[in-house]
Amino acid sequence: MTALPPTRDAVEALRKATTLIEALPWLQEFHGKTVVIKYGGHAMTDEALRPAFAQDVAFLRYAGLRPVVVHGGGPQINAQLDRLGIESSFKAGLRVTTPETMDVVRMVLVGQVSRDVVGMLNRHGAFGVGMSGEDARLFTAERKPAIVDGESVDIGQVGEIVQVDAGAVRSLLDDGRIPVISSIARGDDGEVYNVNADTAAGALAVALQATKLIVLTDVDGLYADWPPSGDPGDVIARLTAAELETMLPDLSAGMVPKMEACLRAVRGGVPQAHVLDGRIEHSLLLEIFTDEGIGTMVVPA
Ligand SMILES: Nc1ncnc2c1ncn2[C@@H]1O[C@H](COP(=O)(O)OP(=O)(O)O)[C@@H](O)[C@H]1O
Ligand SMILES: CC(=O)N[C@@H](CCC(=O)OP(=O)(O)O)C(=O)O
Repeated sequence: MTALPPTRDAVEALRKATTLIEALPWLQEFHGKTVVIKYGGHAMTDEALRPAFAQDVAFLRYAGLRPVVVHGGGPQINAQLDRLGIESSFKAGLRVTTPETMDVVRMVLVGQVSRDVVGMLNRHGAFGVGMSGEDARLFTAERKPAIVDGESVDIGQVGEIVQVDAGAVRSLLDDGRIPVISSIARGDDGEVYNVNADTAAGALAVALQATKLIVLTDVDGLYADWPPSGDPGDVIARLTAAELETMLPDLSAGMVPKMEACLRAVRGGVPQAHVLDGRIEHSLLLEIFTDEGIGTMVVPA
């Protein structure tokens, strides 16, 4: 008997099966593990990419992982402030948060962005549950000044997380849900605080002792030089916590909270922290389930 040459359909089917089989060791490694995903405000502005993000997170859940989403919403807050005629202003990458601005931040993050993300996830099953960092004392924060040219500058109700009580998040995960967290915190002083979403994701990844922190943004990863020279080789694929620490003082605003969150995560016991391009469709699946991975990965040593 002579084997027939494979048809084009058979070759395509084999290619698909090979892709699935490549995922097998990663499915085994990450089964039952917690992954904290920061979904950035810029990553969510492209309408076409939003369903792909929701599919990826639902896929993780169906594959037996325990995904947690911490969402941003900077551009959405800016748009609402614009509509209300309130000026947006930032110092060292953090929003100057007056009481009036705080009301808008809370309304947009908890009332709008969280609802949108939960709605997208729930197209795939009864998974998404929104939670503000104020709920069940998830995040407790203290007022945090910005450091501008070495000087401490008051920027209002911006908080630094000093305590995380992740009990309610764990309960949701144990119940098979996908927690969707807004980066608002309570203070022991009775105030409500605006926390940068990257920082919140890093703190939560440590508290949950997640297997990975994944920060989705609008750039391929961490560039060694910024602005980049145009050479794709400039994106750093892998770096240690010590290497990142030496780079931190030279990083510019947008990347600072992301890389600080990655550093905090790996120093706090999270084995891997990643910065990925949320503009690449299914970047989450590509990072978790393929041999090459994508973006920048930070490891403890
Ligand atoms: N070294 C660097 N590598 C990559 N991006 C950088 C770097 N330094 C600054 N950036 C900027 O940081 C931005 C990401 O931060 P940000 O705009 O706050 O994103 P997000 O809304 O996803 O939180 C990138 O789009 C890029 O303009
Ligand atoms: C203190 C501070 O700056 N908080 C952020 C919270 C939202 C956020 O971090 O959103 P992105 O991830 O989309 O940037 C803000 O008010 O914009």
